[in-house]
Amino acid sequence: MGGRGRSRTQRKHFRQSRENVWKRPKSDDSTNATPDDANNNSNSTWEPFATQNPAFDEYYKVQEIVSPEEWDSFIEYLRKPLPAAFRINSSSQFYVDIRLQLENDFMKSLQAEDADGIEVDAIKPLPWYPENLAWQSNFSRNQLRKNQTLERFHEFLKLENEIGNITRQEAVSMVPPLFLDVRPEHFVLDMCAAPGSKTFQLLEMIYKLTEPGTLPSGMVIANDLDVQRCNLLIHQTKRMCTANLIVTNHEAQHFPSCHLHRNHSSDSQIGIRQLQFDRVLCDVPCSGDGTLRKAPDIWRKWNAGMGNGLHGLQVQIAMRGVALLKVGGRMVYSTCSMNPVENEAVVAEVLRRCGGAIELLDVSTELPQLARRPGLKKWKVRDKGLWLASYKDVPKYRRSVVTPGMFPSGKLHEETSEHNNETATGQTCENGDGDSKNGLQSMDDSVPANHLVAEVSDLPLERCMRIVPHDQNSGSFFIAVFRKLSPLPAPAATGKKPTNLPEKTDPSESQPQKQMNDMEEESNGDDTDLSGVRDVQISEATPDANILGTEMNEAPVDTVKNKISEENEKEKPEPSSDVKTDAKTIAGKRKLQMQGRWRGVDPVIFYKDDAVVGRILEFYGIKESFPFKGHLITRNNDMNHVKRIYYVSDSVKKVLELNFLAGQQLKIASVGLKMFERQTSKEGTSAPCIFRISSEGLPLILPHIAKQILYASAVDFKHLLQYKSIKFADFVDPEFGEKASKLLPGCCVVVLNREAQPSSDSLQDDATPIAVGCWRGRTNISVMVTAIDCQELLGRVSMLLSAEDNTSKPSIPEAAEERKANDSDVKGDNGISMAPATLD
Ligand SMILES: C[S@@+](CC[C@H](N)C(=O)[O-])C[C@H]1O[C@@H](n2cnc3c(N)ncnc32)[C@H](O)[C@@H]1O
Repeated sequence: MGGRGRSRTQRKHFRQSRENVWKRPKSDDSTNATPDDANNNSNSTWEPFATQNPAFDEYYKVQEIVSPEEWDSFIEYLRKPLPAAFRINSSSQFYVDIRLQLENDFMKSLQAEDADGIEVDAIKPLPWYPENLAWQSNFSRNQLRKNQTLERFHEFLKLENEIGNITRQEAVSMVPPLFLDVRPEHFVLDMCAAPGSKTFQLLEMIYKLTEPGTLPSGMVIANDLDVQRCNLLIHQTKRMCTANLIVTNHEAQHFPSCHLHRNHSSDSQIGIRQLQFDRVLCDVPCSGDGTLRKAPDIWRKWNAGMGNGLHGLQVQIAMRGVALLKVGGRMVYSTCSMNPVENEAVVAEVLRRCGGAIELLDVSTELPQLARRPGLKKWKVRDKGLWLASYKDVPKYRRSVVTPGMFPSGKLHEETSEHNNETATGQTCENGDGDSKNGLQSMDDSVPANHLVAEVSDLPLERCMRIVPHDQNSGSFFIAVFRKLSPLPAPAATGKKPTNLPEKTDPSESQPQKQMNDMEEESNGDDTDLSGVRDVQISEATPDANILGTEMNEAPVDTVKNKISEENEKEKPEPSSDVKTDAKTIAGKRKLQMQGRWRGVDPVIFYKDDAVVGRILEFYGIKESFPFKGHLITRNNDMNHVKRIYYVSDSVKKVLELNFLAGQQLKIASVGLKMFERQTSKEGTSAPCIFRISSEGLPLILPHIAKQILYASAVDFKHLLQYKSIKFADFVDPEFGEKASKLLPGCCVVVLNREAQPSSDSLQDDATPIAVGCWRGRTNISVMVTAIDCQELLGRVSMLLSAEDNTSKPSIPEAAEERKANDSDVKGDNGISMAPATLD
């Protein structure tokens, strides 16, 4: 399971991901570069991003984000490039091999020297991440790309990442899922999930300890508002090859609960009446200043308004998360921002709104090797050039933007003050309501921040965690862990706001289509420059939804970038050699799809064509012990033209059934594991079963099939991967060739027989069989996996076999050479290997 996907988008994603890029400055704008930068680049038309911003310095000095003594070190680290980090996918078949390769080979061969000539660890496991599964390299991505001696390592990272065996991910971004304490039976909601690095981790946790051929009883719903990022999320998680995932496309603050009426007749069939989760990850959109080392353009764009503008949305998302959390469940709230208004203020506001129904957990004993700071108990708000210590200081005209919840006490000024008539500046207001005469407070009224006495929260905010760059040479992150103790009190549960809050929104609203004006609250009258805010999305309901290309509910058919379609997914490998592709099958434009109420989204349909299902069962000899019927899904209304059949776990099946009963409230972008694909080639259509097993589905179904399966000796298995197509008579083991010729024409599976005994035709002794999907044609057996999968598998098999032989392991360069040699094969579309005509 896992780690066998193949994704071109993934490659593109990494090319596009934010790095320490250099950018040509505008000709009239040299103000961003530091004097040092200018000196170093005097002859160059290229200048680095500025890595300073006085507003940033002032803001965080006042917030006392670190002590004054640490400030220089903090800033120094913020300006350094971020070390590259990556995780090994623990559900990949080869994760132990990969870890050994890093520990025994790369760790030793990649010795690095720092500027003083002292040997430093070039790569090392992150000490706080369990089981040496996360690594950090002291090389930046640029160094990795440019330095020849690092090329081999770079190639390794690229290939394994593409296959799905490793995932590049910023070290601190790996932290929030670790505090969720996810177990295999949990139902988990990842509210703001794209591009999906944390979703991937959550899935790994669900799959931990799962035996090959079985599925965990839990599941993950990964949601994101942005359609394009949702597609990225789908491609990222496809590498995991999981049947326990649903990807949805909603505003997290309005994520549907699929609540069934009490008197609903069918609810007893499925055993759940509404969506409730054991774990919720709330990794909200934020200003992103914790990623400054990776995205230095934020230096230039940063301003205090970025965080203020996001606070309300963050509270709403977190409140929806709590509403969807089971009593006893855990929720992690996290941001990659350092700003207390996006962090502690949100946590405090959520605690207040929940009125004792949740607690902030003290997790100081968990992950003890992770260096982190306690959350702040006091902070100030900066708005329009003014420092504000409490809500009473907020000028009237800013009160729709700066809310009481942004301050440590969370109180309206009426409650706080004996100094009701005073502003923070110490001036008495003439109208007695905290404003100056005309309701406007001029910049001149501003007092230095250190003259203001900040409020101190009485909530245990020290239990929050802030990771800062100079503690362990990382990015920055904020994490808070909640546990739900009881159902939410009525106002919070029904979405009614507490009386002391001026907000207009309904934080626990469960109707997905209800038109919400809440985003306006953040933008009305706020001329804060949000252009630099990362990951901020516009509400579906606002006219600005056009920024995303089109209103989500009215996606025209050909707006490909905004469409969510699995059915339109690119064709995967066709059998090579003696089977030809049928050009007529290349899809033209498809008509607009509907998924219940959702337009422009492929439908989700339980596949119940008994004739086809029966043929599949018979052809592959699928054992009765494998839960099959009722677990198959298609994304096409036209049952005669179903291209792909997806397999869903019991848990996902339950959620889909609930969703149908509840009127398809979920807008499902992707669901299940692609198990079968229609063979569109001429020869394919004449085979007894036109559905072949997809490489993603193979690991799950392999232990459950009894027919169309062959066991190849190591040499024949390697030859298949090398040459892609071999005539029956040309196999080294003639018995294998004969057995192959006796299979029914169509899809078959070739399993590596590691016992070196040709007659051993059983999976029983092999806990992690290595297998490849093939096609039994008229004269040949042809492999049906992408070229890159062939390459990777060949390298792994070579290493494995030589290790098992107890002979010298082929070195990585040899394996790489072998891969390069194979790479010279002719490639068809989509990187599919086209086999050479004959075997030399
Ligand atoms: C910080 S990123 C999430 C990163 C992700 N958890 C990961 O680890 O890969 C925030 C995400 O929230 C999404 N987003 C923004 N507003 C949203 C909303 N109202 N509801 C759901 N998602 C939203 C953005 O599209 C973005 O992908």
